[in-house]
Amino acid sequence: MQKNSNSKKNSTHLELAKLGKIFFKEKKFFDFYSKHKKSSFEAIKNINLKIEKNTFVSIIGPSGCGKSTLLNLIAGLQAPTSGKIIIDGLAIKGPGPDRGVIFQNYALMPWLTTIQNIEFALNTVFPEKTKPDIKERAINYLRMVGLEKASNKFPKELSGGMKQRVAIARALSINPNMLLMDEPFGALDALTRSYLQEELLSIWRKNKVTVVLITHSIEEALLLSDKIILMSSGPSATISEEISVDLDRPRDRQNIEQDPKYLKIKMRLEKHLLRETRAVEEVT
Ligand SMILES: Nc1ncnc2c1ncn2[C@@H]1O[C@H](COP(=O)(O)OP(=O)(O)OP(=O)(O)O)[C@@H](O)[C@H]1O
Repeated sequence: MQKNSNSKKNSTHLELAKLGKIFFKEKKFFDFYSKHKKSSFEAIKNINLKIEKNTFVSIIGPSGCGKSTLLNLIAGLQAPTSGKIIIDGLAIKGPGPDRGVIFQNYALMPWLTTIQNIEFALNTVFPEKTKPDIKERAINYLRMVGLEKASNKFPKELSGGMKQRVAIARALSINPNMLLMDEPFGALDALTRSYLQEELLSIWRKNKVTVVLITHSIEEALLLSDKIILMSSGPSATISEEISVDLDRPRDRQNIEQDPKYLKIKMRLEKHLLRETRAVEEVT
């Protein structure tokens, strides 16, 4: 049996230090005479976290607590209001090819074919590469997710699962060392979801990437992760707990639920989510 991936880890890949994000809203015309010109909403506050290289981390928390905000900050798509995001020892200042991002809604360009979607990303990240090199690389990644034959199809001709496989191929093709995934399988049926979970695990094992996955599914987090980060309810959400998932790999989805260690963590996660979701309901 393969050992838990702890053996692959060697140093901190991602560090979040006192990270916070406040959204400022411009006041509308009818608010003109009010005292303050802007209102604000503190989504996340004082997030501190260290993630080792090649770790598979999931982030779980009540709906609307700030998970996507956190992922967007790590991706460099939004700027933090306070604190730092440090990758391999350096504070990031924006997006970079070291991070591949995958969203729930695939984010493919509808006017480009499957292969052109991947080529577009490759041309942006590797402008020095020749056209044939880019094409070959794009085909290799499509082959990796079993979609070589769909290379000339447009996104509208693909199923949800196929679109998400293209998004995964595109994110991996730029050779990132971190994959940031925001509910990537949330819109898929159960069978496609479990198929893509297996595919993601195999890609993670082969490519040695650090994965940060946002999920609403406790079962998904337990099946895939080395570590689960629990977020508190917002506003001003923060990290409540970090749980190590010390279960052997590969994990068998049929039998894992019999494992007392699995059941113990599952119960802890359920309790947390219930408590934090109630806290949201009491505020609203
Ligand atoms: N651009 C923005 N301007 C103002 N408020 C925002 C903005 N983006 C997010 N928020 C608010 O920040 C909070 C966190 O949102 P976010 O989407 O990060 O939560 P989430 O945990 O990912 O939600 P879900 O679980 O429903 O996907 C929410 O209250 C949301 O309304």
